[in-house]
Amino acid sequence: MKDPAVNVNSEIGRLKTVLLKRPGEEIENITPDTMERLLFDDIPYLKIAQEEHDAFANTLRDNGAEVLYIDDLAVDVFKDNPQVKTEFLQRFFEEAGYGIGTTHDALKDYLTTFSERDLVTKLYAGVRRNEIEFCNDSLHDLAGRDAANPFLLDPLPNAYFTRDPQASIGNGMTINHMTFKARRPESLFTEYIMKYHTRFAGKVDIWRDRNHDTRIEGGDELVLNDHVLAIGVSERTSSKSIEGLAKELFSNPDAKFDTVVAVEIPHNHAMMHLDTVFTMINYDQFTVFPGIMSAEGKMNIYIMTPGDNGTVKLAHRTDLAATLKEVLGLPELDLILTGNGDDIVAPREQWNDGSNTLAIAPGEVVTYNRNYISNQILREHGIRVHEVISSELSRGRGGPRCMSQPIWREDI
Ligand SMILES: NC(=O)NCCC[C@H](N)C(=O)O
Repeated sequence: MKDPAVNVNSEIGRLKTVLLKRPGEEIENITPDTMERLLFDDIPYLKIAQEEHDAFANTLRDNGAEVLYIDDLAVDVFKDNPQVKTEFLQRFFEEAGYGIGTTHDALKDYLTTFSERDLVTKLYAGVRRNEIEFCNDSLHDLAGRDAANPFLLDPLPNAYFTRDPQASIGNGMTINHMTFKARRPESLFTEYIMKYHTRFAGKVDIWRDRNHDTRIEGGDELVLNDHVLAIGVSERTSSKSIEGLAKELFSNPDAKFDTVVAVEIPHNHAMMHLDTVFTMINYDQFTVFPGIMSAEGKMNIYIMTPGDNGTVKLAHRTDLAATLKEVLGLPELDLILTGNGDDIVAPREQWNDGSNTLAIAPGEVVTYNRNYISNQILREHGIRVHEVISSELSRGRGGPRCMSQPIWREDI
């Protein structure tokens, strides 16, 4: 890729550009009844969540990163391309189940009165049934729907976890078919930004688009170095997607990746992605939650490499540290246990994303301040830790890595 707009060849190279989404009105549309479906365990207090998020963004800026907001980029796209805005809306409605019909027409009429800025805010916030007055006489729109759902278009409160709808890998991206309906529209924004925003159009390889029916999310996709990826086989990412992506990367001459390490993790909400239990923070240092291993310290790991005629070779491993040494060519490494591996502290701090560290340079990370034992352990292992306030953001079950999509990292 000549003149690439994305450059992420590691988890740890100095962070130069990052994509964020400030929590917005969508958070105020989480209710006790919809919370579970919307993948929240509690309702954050928006004002404080925004203050915390601004402090997070400032920490990244103060350390040399340019911060882009995904909603600003979407506004740019829609302002510059009115037809693209119309096409996007049609896709958005179709994916919500309103490709045609009375509701489609009512939503379209309503939303086309909005400015581009207000439209993007509204698409994230959701559209309530009682916001639009129209007589719904369409069986297609009524039958089989959840009449108790107060929303015609659901809010997208998980959007502040910008890590997941896509993943930057080398000079390209995967634009992800996400697991739960509650998050799927998020990657439609990415698709349109990468296709039409002047900063990205024609400058990003798309390794895998969202028009697949197997699921993958960015929290599972870790770039260990310029030729090795680790991908979680998890609640959110299927083995089929990993195989598909490995085949694409191994056969695409523009991709330099020759090893994909598939790491099986428990399938549950507290550990929905690999990065909630495992992150890379230095050339030879990693955080890991001990709960992903058996009592004997074993787990299922598969090293995938190119085979003959477009096939993929698999090698089974059970020891995480030994596998990392093998694929990264390291003589030694330091696995730093969440909560120092304590039976009570480790799961408590993992629950609030104590393992979800964002490296902003080799050996330098951003973490939530509430995980003070894990932070102390990181420091004892020589890591420079920038703590950010975290009472409300953490209620969405994601930490600093989940809340950030690197667009550019310095090569290491
Ligand atoms: N990479 C991550 O682990 N992201 C956290 C996503 C949390 C969000 N509530 C979700 O369940 O998708």
